[in-house]
Amino acid sequence: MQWNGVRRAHSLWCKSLTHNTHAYIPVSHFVTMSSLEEPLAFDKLPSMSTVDRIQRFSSGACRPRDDVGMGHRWIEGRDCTTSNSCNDDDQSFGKESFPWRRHTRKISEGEHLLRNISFSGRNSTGSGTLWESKSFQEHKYHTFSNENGISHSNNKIVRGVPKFVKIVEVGPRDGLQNEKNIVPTAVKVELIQRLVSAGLPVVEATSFVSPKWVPQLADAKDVMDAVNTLDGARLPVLTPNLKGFEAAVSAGAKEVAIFASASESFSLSNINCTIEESLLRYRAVATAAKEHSIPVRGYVSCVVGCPVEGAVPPSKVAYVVKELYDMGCFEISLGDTIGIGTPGSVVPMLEAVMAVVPTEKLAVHFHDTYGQALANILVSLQMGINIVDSSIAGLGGCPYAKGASGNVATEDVVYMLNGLGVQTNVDLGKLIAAGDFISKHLGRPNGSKAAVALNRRFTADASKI
Ligand SMILES: CC(C)(COP(=O)([O-])OP(=O)([O-])OC[C@H]1O[C@@H](n2cnc3c(N)ncnc32)[C@H](O)[C@@H]1OP(=O)([O-])[O-])[C@@H](O)C(=O)NCCC(=O)NCCSC(=O)C[C@@](C)(O)CC(=O)[O-]
Repeated sequence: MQWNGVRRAHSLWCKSLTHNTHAYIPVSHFVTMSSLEEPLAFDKLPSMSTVDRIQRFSSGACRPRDDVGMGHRWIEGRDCTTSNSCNDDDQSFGKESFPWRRHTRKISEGEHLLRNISFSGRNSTGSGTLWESKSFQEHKYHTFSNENGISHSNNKIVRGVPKFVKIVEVGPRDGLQNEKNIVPTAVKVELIQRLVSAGLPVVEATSFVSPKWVPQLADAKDVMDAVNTLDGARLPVLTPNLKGFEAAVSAGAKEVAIFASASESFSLSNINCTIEESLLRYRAVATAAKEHSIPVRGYVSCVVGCPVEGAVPPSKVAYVVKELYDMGCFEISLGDTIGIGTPGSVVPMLEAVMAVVPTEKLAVHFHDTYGQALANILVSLQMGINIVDSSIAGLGGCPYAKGASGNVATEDVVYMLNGLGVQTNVDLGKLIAAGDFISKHLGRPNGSKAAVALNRRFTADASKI
């Protein structure tokens, strides 16, 4: 959810006040950024020893519970209890029960800091981007490389990050939900197909929410009809209540997500109920999902800041996360909804959450409004998180609030992870093609800096061929 979505949802909420008893919150509060304008100072950052302590603590203190869990061997061949994934998309977790432990990476001599991008095996057609042009089909590219490479750095910071990161692509849902002009269903479907073909293990496809609240996703059923037989990725959908859950199941959804908030005001503006009311609704969804053996992902919004309330205390975030975990969510994504967090505010929030829920159940979901998303992701990885939400081409920005930007771009995340030697199984070339495809459709430049830079570089190289 972006700033714009907050404002839109809020204005809708304000309009419905005649039959709503909630207290009125002036719209002006939505544009007052409060004390969060001031990022936390560097001296508030944890030392590495703090991170070490967190890692040690989380690996022992928060073992996954066997008696609860939406995904506790509900699905044949899947096991959601101990890893972040409901299938075997994580190739690196197998032998290590606590993958966030530091491991000395063994990267062979000469292996580049930044990995090759292969163009072979592309099967998507149609957008005509440079990445898909014939002359590049067999071309292998090296991204810019630090000749010293990771193998020579033996660097404490790099050693702390997990070997594999699961990327949860939220572009077709979070990225598009605020688009003012309705994107044709066929374009959404092609986007999802391209993202799946790029190797993303999870692509959040759409939302079964009220079309009055989110008109852009009113075609949720049609989208699901077209994609629910796609192989190779899980395609969760958002469900705000039982009505949405039932519609999602009828449309063939095999995984759903519920979305609560750590901020009371945001909960009211986003889903028109208090936090406690939302938890009651979500318990009903979780129970129904259990009956259908459908795994449920949880979201908590405003984990560091709320556009109305300002700073959100970590203890409040931890409370909501624990509630979602206890009702059986197999994974809980921590959303910095307005992109205001810095490592200085993200670390204490993660500390609080990791004290109540196992680290491997947690994902991070950063918006890049203040340009902090990659820094926040890096610090989260250092603390042991290995699931990152992101949106193709950085979609999700507010087209009306100048300067506000959307979710962190998937291409940028993959570029950084490649640079760290972290495996994602995602093909950056195909990803960039998918980003160019949707950006072209929306009539705006690709919001990923890595995509723009790589496209520029390949254009320059192409002119030499
Ligand atoms: C929760 C509601 C439905 C409550 O909306 P409400 O108006 O309070 O609902 P209601 O129960 O009073 O029903 C009103 C009407 O909506 C219908 N309705 C009721 N439920 C549904 C449904 N599921 N699907 C379709 N229709 C529905 C219902 O049938 C009725 O229809 P009417 O009788 O007036 O014709 C509404 O507020 C809503 O849809 N909100 C969703 C807003 C949204 O999608 N926001 C974006 C999510 S992103 C986010 O939260 C953050 C995240 C996850 O991205 C992470 C981050 O960035 O931090």
